[in-house]
Amino acid sequence: MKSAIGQCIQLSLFGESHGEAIGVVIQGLPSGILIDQAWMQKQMEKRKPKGKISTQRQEADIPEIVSGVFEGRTTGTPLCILIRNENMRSKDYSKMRNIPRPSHADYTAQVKYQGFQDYRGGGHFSGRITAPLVAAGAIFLQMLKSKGIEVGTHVSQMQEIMDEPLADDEILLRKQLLALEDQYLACIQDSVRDAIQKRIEEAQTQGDSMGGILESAVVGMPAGVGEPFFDSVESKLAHLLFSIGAVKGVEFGDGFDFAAKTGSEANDGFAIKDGQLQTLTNHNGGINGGITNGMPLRIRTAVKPTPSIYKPQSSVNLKTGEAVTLQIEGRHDPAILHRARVVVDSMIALGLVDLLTERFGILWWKGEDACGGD
Ligand SMILES: Cc1cc2nc3c(=O)[nH]c(=O)nc-3n(C[C@H](O)[C@H](O)[C@H](O)COP(=O)(O)O)c2cc1C
Ligand SMILES: C=C(O[C@@H]1CC(C(=O)O)=C[C@@H](OP(=O)(O)O)[C@H]1O)C(=O)O
Repeated sequence: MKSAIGQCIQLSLFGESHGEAIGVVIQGLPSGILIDQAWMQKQMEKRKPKGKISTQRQEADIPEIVSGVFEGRTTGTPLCILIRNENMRSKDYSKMRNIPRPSHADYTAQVKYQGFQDYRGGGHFSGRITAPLVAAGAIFLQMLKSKGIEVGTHVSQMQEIMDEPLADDEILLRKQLLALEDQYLACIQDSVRDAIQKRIEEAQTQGDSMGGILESAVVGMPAGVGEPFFDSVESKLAHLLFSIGAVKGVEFGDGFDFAAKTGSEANDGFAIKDGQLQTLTNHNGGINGGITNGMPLRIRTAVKPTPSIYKPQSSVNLKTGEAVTLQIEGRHDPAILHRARVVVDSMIALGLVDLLTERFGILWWKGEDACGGD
């Protein structure tokens, strides 16, 4: 199993939803990076389940940094973060050992690991495994912030309910990202947030679930970053985003909407603004030829409805081959989007920190604040 990724900055994930702990090991980090554990915890809060729109499984989700940080700064050696599992209810899964939940990873994991996988709570395929990604992401996001680069995501669509899109104008975009920062169900428009909240609550009452689209932007990325062919910015970020459970679509700039456009509608003309080369529009989402062009990155991520729903579903007993009407019990998210948005930010940040390190070298991160011990 290869739960690992990255070129300059390498990250590997471990753990299962109902095991003792889950966690992450990060290698290749520069030394001297200030770790703000209070901010890391704030990021964790955004992924934590809250209210009727989330699973009822409550975990403390306190990241324990067990190596790689000394006197508050990275040492440059492998950094390991551990998060304990404490609120498991494994009996919810005992009935389902041989009956795969439709559209979860139960069947595919059973085939790949020949029945030896930890099936409880989806094991290594649980959305819970994204908790350490958020802890790690807090480090990457802070590294980006130290260079004036901001990443942010909002819930942009659920069925016909649509939020205002993120702006391409840098000043406005920075304001929007700041306003989204501390929201739980993050939307630009209050009325959209209320409508989406209501739609998820309705689905929850009916034992059903909802999906939707997350829109992300990155502002402040320098031009010239990206390693084509195969580590183009799109390839790198798509790889990371598709690794998140329930993500089924990723697009950059106008993405699939390009199908409806002509070249004259889709091209981003150049101009000099404030002494800098910029594009007049941003249909290409800040990336040309797999390399950043200095405009904001624009990314959309489609998240499917949570597979575990409470309506009767068709499944099969894998032992006997008999058809079964499956009634799922237990605690599940009626929607994933609002909790996944900070996971999306974290994955984008990892990809960009890796690419920036490849472009400018590890010493680039040594700003005045990050520099050296006493
Ligand atoms: C933050 C988060 C929370 C999730 N919560 C649940 C859940 O409560 N129940 C569930 O069945 N799936 C949940 N999922 C989705 C499953 O993890 C995902 O569908 C599964 O791993 C199969 O992967 P796939 O959908 O990409 O094929 C969650 C995913 C994320 C990222
Ligand atoms: C625990 C979390 O979410 C879990 C994600 C999940 C899944 O199948 O992905 C299934 C549920 O697990 P359990 O049945 O053990 O409660 C969710 O509660 C979390 O995200 O921290």
